[in-house]
Amino acid sequence: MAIAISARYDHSNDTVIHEQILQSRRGKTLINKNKQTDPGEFGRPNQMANRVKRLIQKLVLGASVICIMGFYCLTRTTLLATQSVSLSPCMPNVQVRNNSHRTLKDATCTPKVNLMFMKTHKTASSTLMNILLRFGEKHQLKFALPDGRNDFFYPSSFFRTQVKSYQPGLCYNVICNHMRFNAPEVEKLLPPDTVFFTILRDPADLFESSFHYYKGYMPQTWMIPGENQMEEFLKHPNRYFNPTGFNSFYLKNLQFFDFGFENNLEKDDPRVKEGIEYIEKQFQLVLLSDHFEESLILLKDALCWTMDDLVFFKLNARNATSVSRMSPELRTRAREWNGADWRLYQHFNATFWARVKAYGRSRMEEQVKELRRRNAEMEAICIDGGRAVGASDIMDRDMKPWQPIGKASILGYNLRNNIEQQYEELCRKMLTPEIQYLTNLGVNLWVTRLWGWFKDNFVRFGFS
Ligand SMILES: Nc1ncnc2c1ncn2[C@@H]1O[C@H](COP(=O)(O)OS(=O)(=O)O)[C@@H](OP(=O)(O)O)[C@H]1O
Repeated sequence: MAIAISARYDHSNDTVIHEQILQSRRGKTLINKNKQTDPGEFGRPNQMANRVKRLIQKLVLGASVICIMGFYCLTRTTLLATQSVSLSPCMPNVQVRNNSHRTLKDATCTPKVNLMFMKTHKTASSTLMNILLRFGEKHQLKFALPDGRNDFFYPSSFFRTQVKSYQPGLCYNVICNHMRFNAPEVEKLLPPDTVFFTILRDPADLFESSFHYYKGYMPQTWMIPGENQMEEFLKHPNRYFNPTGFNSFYLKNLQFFDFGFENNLEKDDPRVKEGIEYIEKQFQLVLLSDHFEESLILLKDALCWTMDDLVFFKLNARNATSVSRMSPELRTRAREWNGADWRLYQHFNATFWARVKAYGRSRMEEQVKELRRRNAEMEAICIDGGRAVGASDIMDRDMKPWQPIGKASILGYNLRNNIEQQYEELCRKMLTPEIQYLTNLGVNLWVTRLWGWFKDNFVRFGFS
């Protein structure tokens, strides 16, 4: 099986040029100039000149994008200082009007609205974020949103000046975009009674997901030989892993990294234990994507929310053909390789189930059943065909999720036609992917969109 990395430039006459770097099974690198593609085209005398011209065009375009982004980064501080601010300071203890029926037990608590959701990568965090965005909109809460892109300049550490229209003294109710956690900065932004919560995933599954999704962003993985690059990597990680390589954090202890820690620690390093203790202190609730519904019930309990607040559709899931099967042995290897994350997960897996026990196992089962019933009900109301579909089958542009480089593996949904008016808005919001949702909230995602346009039109990494 070969790895093909190709750069594409679409001319007005739709000419497509591929330059493929093919790596043979034996690990030798060959440069294939696509000689067999079109003898007519390659036979022309000025073929070489044309190719050089197009290569220069591509380079100029790439350099321009980098310059624009660099310019934006350099000028951000100045831009922030001159932006007009429309937010007023938020009221502490905003009262939520909840019309839905509550049980007697719930009747005494007040819904929590000051929320810090630490959005970890590849942990069902987009599904949870969609729930939070809808809750926040419904109750007119103030979001601390990013500016220009959909994250807070990840993988840089979070600083409150990265928040859209930030001014000292302003306060916010909810923050839930990807960031590299930085507690002192987050704390200065949110009210003192803010509930901090986050979500973790078994590092074996997370590694598999991350390897697939971010492969195009990690040059060190491109030349791994063999049909199953992830398996090959896990068999000989030290042969392929470069801790100082570009975006290497996606390959090792990504969760630990997201919380602001060094990701190249081995599991027995005392800093891992310290990190776990720190997270334990900072976060009141740590959820597990592997038990997503149970997690939401615990969240509802901690935040005094209602079942109506929890309904969701699975977002950002991959099509089945993009998921690599992992043998028990490979899972063990993935957990060993991500040793710090594995310890982190084990620790919070234990606290999670202790919480479920305290909540009541049979009560939990009933609640999960009820949540699933409601989700199924919403599915029938909102989703055309009742299930997720591939990107090419999504009709409405606003419903198309962001895709990884060079592959359209992330599923999305089509809204049903003729949805009853009372459900129309809810259905649309439940199915709207993160980028479009943030745009609807007023975030100008120009950096993300520029990159998206460049990624989809000029860069194509094919992994066959
Ligand atoms: N409800 C629910 N339960 C369990 N798992 C779920 C759920 N929703 C999303 N997912 C899976 O989460 C993966 C995407 O995670 P994120 O949304 O955090 O990704 S991202 O970092 O924002 O890109 C992605 O995993 P992979 O498919 O393995 O990549 C989704 O399938």
